[in-house]
Amino acid sequence: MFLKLPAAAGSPRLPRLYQNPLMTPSDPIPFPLEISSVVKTFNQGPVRVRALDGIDLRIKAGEFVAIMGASGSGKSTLLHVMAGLTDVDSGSVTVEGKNLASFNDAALTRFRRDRIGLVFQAFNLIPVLTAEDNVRLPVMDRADSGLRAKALLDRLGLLARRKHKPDALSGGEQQRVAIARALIADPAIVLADEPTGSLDSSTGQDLCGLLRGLCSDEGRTIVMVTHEPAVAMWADRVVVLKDGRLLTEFPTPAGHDPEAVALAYQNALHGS
Ligand SMILES: Nc1ncnc2c1ncn2[C@@H]1O[C@H](COP(=O)(O)OP(=O)(O)OP(=O)(O)O)[C@@H](O)[C@H]1O
Repeated sequence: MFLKLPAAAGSPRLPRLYQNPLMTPSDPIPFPLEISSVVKTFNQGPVRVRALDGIDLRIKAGEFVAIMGASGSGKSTLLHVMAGLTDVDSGSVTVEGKNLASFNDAALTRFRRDRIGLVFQAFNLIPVLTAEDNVRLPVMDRADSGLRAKALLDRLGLLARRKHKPDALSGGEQQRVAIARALIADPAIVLADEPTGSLDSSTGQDLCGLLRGLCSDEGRTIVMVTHEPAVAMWADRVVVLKDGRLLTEFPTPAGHDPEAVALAYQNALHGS
């Protein structure tokens, strides 16, 4: 099953690259995500931890990138930095040509809402709201939010479940609601932090197929943090972090082969 988003009311559906009103068909942004020399440190008591230690990364429009690395290597921090959820000590984060440091808080929140879809391992749904209202929440102020939420839930096979609250939905259904919510503003970029981490492997694979479709069929740019080769295999490229640095990267081996990804990852980590 692949998503085809409903067009916003009154506007024809446009190719993904050209939906940003600041862009024209002759002026697509080739790298909607650009991270340059980013350093991020955290205080842990008396210790200062360098979570990101000089990261440079460019992600192409319509690319699906998986970020792998050992626990504590900086994967989630990097994703949060891309979303502007975490500020950086030095370096720059440019999303669709905008340096995130140039926004004030309100403008950054608006930009994130409109241009970036966020998906987390824990779903982060509001328990007292129905599936439909969870999906509508980011754009509740827009007249067509109800229609768009219904259309998205329909595409995701959840229309009949739309009046249910999260605790009446399975893990896979809850994550699909979270994805519908991430897509409600029709963002060009989707950032997912271990989106399959709370799902069984079969449901997780379905979810990966769905993310793949968002990229291949709709041209969205996706960055996904994962520990699992069987999840990373759905991406176009795997970026490997170690101790806050970009250790290496490799194109995903052809054929959706988890063992080939696991081998390439181990080779990357151990330098063979
Ligand atoms: N808010 C924070 N306060 C203090 N230290 C933090 C904070 N967030 C992250 N860190 C530290 O930064 C480093 C990188 O953390 P991060 O969560 O990005 O790693 P990760 O690769 O996503 O790990 P995991 O796979 O376990 O989720 C770790 O040493 C972590 O303890």
